[in-house]
Amino acid sequence: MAANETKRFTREEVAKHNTVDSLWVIIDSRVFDVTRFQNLHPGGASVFTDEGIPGGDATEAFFGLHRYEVLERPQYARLQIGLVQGEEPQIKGGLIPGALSKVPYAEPTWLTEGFKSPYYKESHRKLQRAMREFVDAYIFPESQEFEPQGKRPSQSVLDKMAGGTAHQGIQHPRHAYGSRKHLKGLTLMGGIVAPEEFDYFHELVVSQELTRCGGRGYGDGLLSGCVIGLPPVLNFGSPELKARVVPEILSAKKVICLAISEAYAGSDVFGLHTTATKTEDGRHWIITGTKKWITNGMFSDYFTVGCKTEDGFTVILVERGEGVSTKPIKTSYGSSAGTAFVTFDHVKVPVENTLGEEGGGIFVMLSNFNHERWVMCCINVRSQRLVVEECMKWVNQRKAFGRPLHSLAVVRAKLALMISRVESYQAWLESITYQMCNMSYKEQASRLAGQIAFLKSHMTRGAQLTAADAVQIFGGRGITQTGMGKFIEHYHRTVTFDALLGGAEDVLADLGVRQAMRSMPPDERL
Ligand code: HEM
Repeated sequence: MAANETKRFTREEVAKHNTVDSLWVIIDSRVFDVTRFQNLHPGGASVFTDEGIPGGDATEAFFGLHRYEVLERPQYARLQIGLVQGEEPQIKGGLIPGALSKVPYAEPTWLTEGFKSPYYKESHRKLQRAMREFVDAYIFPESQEFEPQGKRPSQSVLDKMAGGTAHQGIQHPRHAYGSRKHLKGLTLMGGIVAPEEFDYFHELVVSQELTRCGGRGYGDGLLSGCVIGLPPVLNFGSPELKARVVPEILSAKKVICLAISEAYAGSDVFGLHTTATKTEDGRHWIITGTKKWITNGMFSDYFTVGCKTEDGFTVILVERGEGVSTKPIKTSYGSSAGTAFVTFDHVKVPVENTLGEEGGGIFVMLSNFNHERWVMCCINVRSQRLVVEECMKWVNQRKAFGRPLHSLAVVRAKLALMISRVESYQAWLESITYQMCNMSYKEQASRLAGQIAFLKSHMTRGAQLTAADAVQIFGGRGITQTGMGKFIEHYHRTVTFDALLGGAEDVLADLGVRQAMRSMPPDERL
């Protein structure tokens, strides 16, 4: 904090500055001269005349109304003229880079002091620490600045994620599903994880730590389109195509996205209208149609496109060029994600860009869905946890009717449900992740599609309850984009995204039941 902490004042000295002409206040043992600031104060000048405030200790009043970060902003930090004699600030706030939160339930159990987990090894813990430092240092500050402005993540952050020194290769493992061949020979995260050791728990750690950026649109702007757009290339592209495209993507020089959903159809891939027809010489596809809600589409160079072909449904990699245009779609979440409406107008694409078999697109897509939904679960439960942390802090520091909010049974009841939800979702997620680590990709598709679908639909339903309860706890601040409730407002506004991406809740839950029914032994009776 750029503040003057060298001078010391007794509380008696501070108390003498209690008029509009010389107005001091104490906040957490820090002495502020607000004489000139009072008329600029966003909360009005009158608050400084409230009983006990002029020349007095305003700590409790302050933290009931402001986030700690207010004191860290340079324009306010410079109002500090010293500290109270014989005292030191006690309140912890702001971001301590790399640190774990001490707030109960703000971290998953495996990161909570005194708890053990069978799932995480030393390399997961090291990765978590490195990711946390990285996110706190580079991603969180930019996310907080760019999300409200709708700006996409900067190239310098993407470059750091893709390569560079200590953080090499955060991007690579995010596409690591199925085959991990593309990790071979790489130094991941400065050597913290050996590529052959990298498993789904490492990937879970990367996804959950990135989620702490606290900006839903910005978080998706961190090339989450690649997480779903690149795997079909990695797993179904020809060696030549991969050799050309994959390094550009993983180095963050170029961007790829998945372009399946349309205004006409979402999960129903056979209802799509975008067509791909062969040229007479059979060497090219001509693609025509539109795609809607395409994450990262605005800044993508490559589009993994689902098309209707003569043989059914085929997935084709389209490069931005003649006939490809994108325009932004304004959604409830920030435009930092580059969500686009994409138009393909007679786009000529070499047949070598076909991913998988012609007419075999459904297999390409289905193989993507489980991993995609599992990543969404990693993200969703981590953002619910952020909401729990915000609520825990708020109910502790905010007073109503002369008592902290947590003294109200109705508030505690809401917290109980929020905590129970987040803990159970994380536990189920870890159980599924453990199964994924011990199954082939094919086995995962047949055994875990239902489990993952259930988890996601169950979790996002709960997420919406948590969002609504958090708004009730924060009151008006829960619907205000700045100040105390800013994360709650953001979460409540964007939570439905998680509930729709990768398949609507009812569709997913139904998928799980249908998969279970297919496995019913024919000879079972009551
Ligand atoms: C160094 C001292 C202070 C600074 C730098 C400061 C700064 C601010 C800022 C930046 C805001 C805008 C909201 C936000 O960004 O959180 C705000 C709002 C407010 N402040 Fe202060 N403030 C100070 C002291 C106080 C004190 C001592 C009180 C009460 C006794 C107070 C009462 C309020 C109120 C009522 C609001 C409006 C809150 C709302 O709309 O939710 N402020 N203040």
